[in-house]
Amino acid sequence: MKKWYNKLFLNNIRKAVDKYNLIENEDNILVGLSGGKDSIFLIYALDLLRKNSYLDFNITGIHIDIGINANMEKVKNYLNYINIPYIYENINIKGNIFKERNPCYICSKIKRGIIARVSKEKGFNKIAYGHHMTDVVNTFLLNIIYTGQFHTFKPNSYNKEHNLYLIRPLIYVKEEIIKKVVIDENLPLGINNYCPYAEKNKRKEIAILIKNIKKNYPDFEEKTLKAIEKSNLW
Ligand SMILES: Nc1ncnc2c1ncn2[C@@H]1O[C@H](COP(=O)(O)OP(=O)(O)OP(=O)(O)O)[C@@H](O)[C@H]1O
Repeated sequence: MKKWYNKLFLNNIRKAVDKYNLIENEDNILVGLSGGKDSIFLIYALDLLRKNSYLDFNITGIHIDIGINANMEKVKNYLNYINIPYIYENINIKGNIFKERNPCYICSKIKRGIIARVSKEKGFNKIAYGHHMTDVVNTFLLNIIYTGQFHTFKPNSYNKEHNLYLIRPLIYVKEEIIKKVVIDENLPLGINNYCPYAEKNKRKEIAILIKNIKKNYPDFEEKTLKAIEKSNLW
């Protein structure tokens, strides 16, 4: 591992892990892999973390194929190369989902449900998602603007129904750092063949808003995250 990675992102992951008690020894963690940059970075970073800390835990990747990301071959081979097990589940819902009023919401709900089912069946106690600092801020603003609510996802949330913890180790890592490391380390991406909503959804709209705010206020994400932590949201 490059030494400066500690400062660039690994210490921020350690901070989240310690502060929100995300990972303990002997945890069996299922990592959701979409084929995108954030989740491949997450599994890469968790592997680095366990090799460079006192923590001893298991990680396995899972991809839910909804009929959109057809090509996960490179991701699968990479996981094999770094000795991380890979689970693939195919549920072709593409045809039906686009008829829904809110397809992104339904799609992510279905995927989360399947990941929870697989976790239970295979004995995982935690599920890790690749949400990062920019996602925390995006969800926070999205809720204010669209629903008038003070809300964003939590770094560590317990799902009572399935007796599972949902963890987000990247909450202190900014998207721009992830983009850089994915390129520098040549981490593999699944080819996203066709999602008509990938470029045209509310999240994308808020992402543009954040980008514009950052032109004048470069530490907008850090400040917003700080405000969230000072409130009673987490
Ligand atoms: N098809 C999938 N199979 C398994 N896990 C998924 C899938 N899609 C999303 N996830 C998990 O849910 C997280 C959030 O999903 P979202 O669609 O918002 O991804 P994203 O912000 O585009 O991140 P990424 O760059 O990893 O795609 C991902 O980081 C990943 O951990």
